[in-house]
Amino acid sequence: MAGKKHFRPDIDFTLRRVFKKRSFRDLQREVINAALDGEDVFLQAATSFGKSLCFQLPAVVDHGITIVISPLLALMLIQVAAMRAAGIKVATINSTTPHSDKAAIIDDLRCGHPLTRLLYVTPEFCQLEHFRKILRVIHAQCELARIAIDEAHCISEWGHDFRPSFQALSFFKREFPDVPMICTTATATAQVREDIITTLELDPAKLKIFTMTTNRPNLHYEIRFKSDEEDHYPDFLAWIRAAHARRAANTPRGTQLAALNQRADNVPGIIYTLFRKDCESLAARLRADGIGAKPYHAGLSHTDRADHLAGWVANREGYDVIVATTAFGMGIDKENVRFVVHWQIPKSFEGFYQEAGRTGRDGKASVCILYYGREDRDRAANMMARENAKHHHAGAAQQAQIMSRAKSLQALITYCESTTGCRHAAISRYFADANKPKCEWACDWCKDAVGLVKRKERGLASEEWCSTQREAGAYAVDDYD
Ligand SMILES: Nc1ncnc2c1ncn2[C@@H]1O[C@H](COP(=O)(O)OP(=O)(O)OP(=O)(O)O)[C@@H](O)[C@H]1O
Repeated sequence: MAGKKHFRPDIDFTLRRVFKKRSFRDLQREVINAALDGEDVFLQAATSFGKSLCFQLPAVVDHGITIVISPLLALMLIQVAAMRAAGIKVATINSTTPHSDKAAIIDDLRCGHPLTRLLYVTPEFCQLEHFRKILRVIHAQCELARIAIDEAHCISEWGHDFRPSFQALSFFKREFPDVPMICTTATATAQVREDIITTLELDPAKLKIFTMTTNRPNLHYEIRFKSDEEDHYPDFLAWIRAAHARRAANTPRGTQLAALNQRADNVPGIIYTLFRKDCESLAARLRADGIGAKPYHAGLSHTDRADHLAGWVANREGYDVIVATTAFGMGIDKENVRFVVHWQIPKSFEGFYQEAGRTGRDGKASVCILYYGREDRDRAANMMARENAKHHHAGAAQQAQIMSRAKSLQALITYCESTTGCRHAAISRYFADANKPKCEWACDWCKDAVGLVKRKERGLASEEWCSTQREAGAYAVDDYD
C-alpha cells in the first residue's frame, strides 16, 4: 500500500533468479522502485520496452496480490503462460477458464490471504459485484498490493482501442485510495494520457509519470506505393525471396541460428490485412509459392488459431509467416520476428505503431513495410464515414471518439504520403515524444529521399483519378474484420 518506503527487496536478484534476465533495461529499475515505494505510476514506453516486468517483478517481491487488468484474452494467456513457466503463482479468470479452476482461484482469493501473486482479469470482470466483494475482503486484510492496468490507452475515448468497461476502473481509486496503481501503454498522445489520469482519478501531484521514447531504432520503416491497377503480391514475393537468399548466403548467421535451435531458412513475419478473406487467400498464395504461411483471424476455429500461433511461435516449418487481421496484435511477444507488412493502410496511427512493434523485439534489424494506395485510403475514409453515420445522434463522448479516430487516420495518411522527412521523426512527433530519434538510414526517406519521390510518382493512382472514382462510389466497402 502507499507510503511503503522502508522495505527494499533485492530486485536484481529476483530479476536474475525468477525472470532469468541479466540486467534491467534503461529506467525499468526506476519504475519498479517507484512502484515498490507505493507510488502511483504511469508508464509510457515503446513497444517491446519490457513494460510488463515493471508490474510483474514488484508483484513477485511484494506482500499481497497484484490485480492485472488486461483487454485481450490472448495477451493474458501469453503473459500467464510465461510466468507459470518461471514458477510464479499466477492465475487468470476469463471466459475460457474451466469452472473447476475458477472455483479454486476464487477460494484462494476469498480467504483474504491469497497465495496467488498475480491475478489477470478483464475490465468487465472488475465490474462484477461478487468480485468487488472479494477485493474488499483482500483489502481489509492489507493484502491488496497493487492494481496494474495494461494497455491503459483503452481507458480513453481519445485512444484507438477504447473500451467503455475500462472507464469503470475508476472504482479502484475510489474504493481503495491507498492501493497503488500502475498504468502501462505504448501508445498515448498527450491528450490520451490526461484522459487516463482524470478517468482513473489519479492525483497528478502524487503520480510518478515515466514517458520514455517511442522510438524503435532497429525498425526500418518503409512505404511501398500501390494502386488498384497493379497486384502488389509479386513485389512482396520478390522481397521475401530476396530476404531468404540473403539469409542463405549468410553462413555465420545460419550457424548462429542453428545454435539457438532455430531454422536458418525461416524468416518469421506477420502480414496484417483488414479483411478475413485476404488472410485465407494470401496465406494460400504464399504456400503455393513455397512460403510457409498460415492465416489468423477471429473467424477461424479456436483449434486452428491455437495451432497456427503455436507453430509460428515455435518456428515450425510451414508456419513462418502469419497472415492476420488485427485480432493478432497487442501482447504478441515473439523475439525473432523479422518483418511486419501492412497489406493496406491500417485504421489508425496507433494501430500501425502497435502492429509494427511486433517485429524486432530481440533488438536486431527488422523491416516494417506498409503498402499504401490512395484507393485504400479512400476505402478507409469511406468506412469511417459509414461508421460515423451510424452514430449521428452520438453524445459528446462518442463524438470525441469519432473525431479522434478521424484525426488518427488522417495522421497516418499524411505519414504515408510524406516524402519530406524521416519516418522515425514523424512517429515521435505523433506521440509528442520530445526525444529526437536518430534514424541512421533506417527509413525509406533517410535512405533515399529522391528514390522515394520517384517511387511515389510511379506507384500511386493520381488524385484526379481517385476523385472521379470516389464520385462514382467505387470505394464503398463492406465491413472490415
Ligand atoms: N531487463 C530485461 N532484459 C531482457 N529482456 C527483457 C527485460 N525486460 C523485459 N524483457 C523482455 O522483453 C520482451 C518485451 O517485454 P514486454 O512484453 O513486457 O513488452 P511491452 O513493453 O509490454 O511491449 P508491447 O507494448 O509491445 O507489448 C519480453 O520478451 C520480455 O521478457
